[in-house]
Amino acid sequence: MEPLSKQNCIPCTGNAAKVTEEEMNELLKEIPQWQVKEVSEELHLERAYKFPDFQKALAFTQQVGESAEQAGHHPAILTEWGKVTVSWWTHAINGLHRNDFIMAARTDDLAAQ
Ligand SMILES: C[C@H](O)[C@H](O)[C@H]1CNC2=NC(N)=NC(=O)C2=N1
Repeated sequence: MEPLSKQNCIPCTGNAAKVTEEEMNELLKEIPQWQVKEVSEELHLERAYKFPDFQKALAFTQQVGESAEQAGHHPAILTEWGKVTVSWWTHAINGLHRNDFIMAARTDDLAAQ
């Protein structure tokens, strides 16, 4: 199987399947630094990245945004001095789809560049 970050996001409608708990635990092994959080009764994936200053945090934010636009799947991003918090979930299903794990893995790849 290809690494998660190289897999393709599929277009998601309201009928798409949420990941099962078993799938979620399997997928989380590839993105161990991400946390599953319950927000307004929805599950989200969240990770905070640290940077030495605001400029670097902003540049990373831009990269994540460009990657999201390419994939057609969009995160919530909070950009602060030295820190960027990224959250992924699928609005169409109010929860977590495989796409969210793919995008989380791509976000890790961008941070590692
Ligand atoms: C029409 C468009 O494809 C949809 O609204 C997309 C856009 N980006 C999205 N991003 C995320 N994270 N979840 C969605 O359900 C979603 N839907």
